Amino acid sequence: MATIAAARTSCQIATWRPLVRVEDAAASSSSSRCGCCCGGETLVVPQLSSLSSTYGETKTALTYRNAAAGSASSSSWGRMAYSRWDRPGRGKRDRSYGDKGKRERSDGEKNARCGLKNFRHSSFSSSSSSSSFSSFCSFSSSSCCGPRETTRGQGLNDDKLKCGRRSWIFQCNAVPGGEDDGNPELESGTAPSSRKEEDRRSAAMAAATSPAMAAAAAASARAAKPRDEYRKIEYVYNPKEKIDSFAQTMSTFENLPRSLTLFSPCKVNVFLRVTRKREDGFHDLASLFHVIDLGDVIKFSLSPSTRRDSLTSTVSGIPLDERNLIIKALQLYRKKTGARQYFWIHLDKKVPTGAGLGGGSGNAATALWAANQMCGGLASEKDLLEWGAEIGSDVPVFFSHGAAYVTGRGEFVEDIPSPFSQDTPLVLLKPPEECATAAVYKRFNMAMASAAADPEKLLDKIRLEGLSQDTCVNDLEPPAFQILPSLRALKQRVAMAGRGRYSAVFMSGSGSTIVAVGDPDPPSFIYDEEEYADLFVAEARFLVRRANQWYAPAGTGPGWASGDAAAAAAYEQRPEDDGCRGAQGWGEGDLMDLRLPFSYEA
Ligand SMILES: C[C@](O)(CO)[C@H](O)COP(=O)(O)OP(=O)(O)OC[C@H]1O[C@@H](n2ccc(N)nc2=O)[C@H](O)[C@@H]1O
Ligand SMILES: Nc1ncnc2c1ncn2[C@@H]1O[C@H](COP(=O)(O)OP(=O)(O)OP(=O)(O)O)[C@@H](O)[C@H]1O
Repeated sequence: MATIAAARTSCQIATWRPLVRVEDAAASSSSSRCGCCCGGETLVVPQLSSLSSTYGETKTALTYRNAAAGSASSSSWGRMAYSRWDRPGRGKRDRSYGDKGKRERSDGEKNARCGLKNFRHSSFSSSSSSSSFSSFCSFSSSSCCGPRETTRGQGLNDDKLKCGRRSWIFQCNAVPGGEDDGNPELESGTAPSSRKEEDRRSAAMAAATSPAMAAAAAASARAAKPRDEYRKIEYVYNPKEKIDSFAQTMSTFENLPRSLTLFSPCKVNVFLRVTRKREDGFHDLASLFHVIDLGDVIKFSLSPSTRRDSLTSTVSGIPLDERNLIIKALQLYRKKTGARQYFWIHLDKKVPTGAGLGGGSGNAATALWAANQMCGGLASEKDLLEWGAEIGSDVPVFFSHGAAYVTGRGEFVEDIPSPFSQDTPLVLLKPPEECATAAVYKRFNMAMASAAADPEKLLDKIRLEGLSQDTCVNDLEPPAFQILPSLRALKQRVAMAGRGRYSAVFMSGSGSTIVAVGDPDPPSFIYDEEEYADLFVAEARFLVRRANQWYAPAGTGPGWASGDAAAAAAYEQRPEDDGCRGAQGWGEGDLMDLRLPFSYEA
């Protein structure tokens, strides 16, 4: 049975029509003899008719956005469709996709055989390299000879397109139903003449977040190019496959979020043993990691860009370009999955950098998770964990469920039940000075390692007896304290002053954060002494996540705790909400720009 798909139909940004359900293709499809010269059989696909009849028109427009531009189905589409732009009076610009397209290009004379010589159009295309749409289609269920227009027919021919085969002509009109005030991106007469032009119009689309702006953008697009200069036509050789894939696309992606706001936690290393220096310069570790509920908030939104992600942040001092671990993660996700979706990202930074808390690594892991959510789950969590190791040693651990015994460089993550109560209070103290991870490792030598502390025994002891000072061993403390002697003093003073209050005081990762466990408040000298006036002080708790959900800080209620969509919705409703829609925000009035899971590159 063909997949049942919900599709939105619309032709205008400002006045979206309601959803239309495209019903089972296979059950009701029928075939009829083609009335054209070749007498071939033409498949009539009823759901297209029903779509049409919904509006009492022979043409109905569908435009759709797919969050995961670039998913696996792209290749099959590429093989099925051939398209190009012709510019009347200015020569032709052909684009073919896949082998089939190439073969078809020079095959014009076959048109005569299937009667397509009477099919007139001056130009046609699927979306080609359009950045923000893939198809804007009028369906005509007339016959394989297509809509009632005539064509010079170049590019139409393929064995499969002969009328004797079950073939389908799928006409894409830029202006659905001939209406005039459509989406500027989709109007006829606005074929992308260059990438620059496309980008300009993508920007116009992106800017068109209100009906008024949309109308202005449409007017500007109309002014920029004469109308009816172009038509877009797409040929689909296997209608059932096409409809099914379309239906599948819609089914899969209708529930995907267009924006997602996620909590991006950090971690502490409850103990950290360095077991060996490796040939590649890295060090093997054996460490009990635990995710904690100090974290950043990152908002991811689908971007119409086909070239880059855009990152903004509440703090200065971290790179916002390709050096940022969020951008690295999104690039890696696209590379691994073939997805072509780009993002707008806003990072609300709370975790200090250079703190040994893996804040940047947590951001990277969160970005991988978000991309996967917004692109239709193309990767498993195991994939994400493995890919995370390519970004940084601390990234994989965030794909545990919160507590993990980690070995190797950080890539072997043994997910373990948290040995701690989630109510255990922690206080984090970080001086303004950062500890550069590479510098700390560089200064480390094996003579500094606490050889007596077998990591597995440490883990067992913690599991049996809970945290104690003697189990919180960190082999990176000596080199970090060499680099930052005041850190040693801080740790000692906290341990002394907190005797009886804290069950353990230790440095996390490569520093410079000192963690005290057992009380949410720092010792009073931290507040009393001028020396510590600039200290970062934060209360935290151990944090775990549920299966198939991302981390949500404890105490934030069912919003964060019940999953990404609800979390995002809760976050969206904050007073300082910037007006963007939350996850799954497919509300009326949304810009309906549903992209297919692929995009064509010129
Ligand atoms: C100190 C820890 O935070 C403990 O969790 C991590 O080991 C550091 O992880 P990270 O910040 O993700 O570090 P990466 O970005 O992978 O590496 C930064 C640099 O630290 C050194 N490095 C890092 C990890 C490791 N296991 N051995 C190392 O020697 C390498 O010189 C590397 O070039
Ligand atoms: N998204 C990001 N957030 C924070 N820092 C980032 C990010 N992307 C890149 N960086 C760079 O990475 C450096 C280390 O940042 P991070 O917060 O991961 O430090 P850390 O706490 O020492 O991490 P780790 O415990 O993994 O060593 C920063 O100085 C910053 O320049």
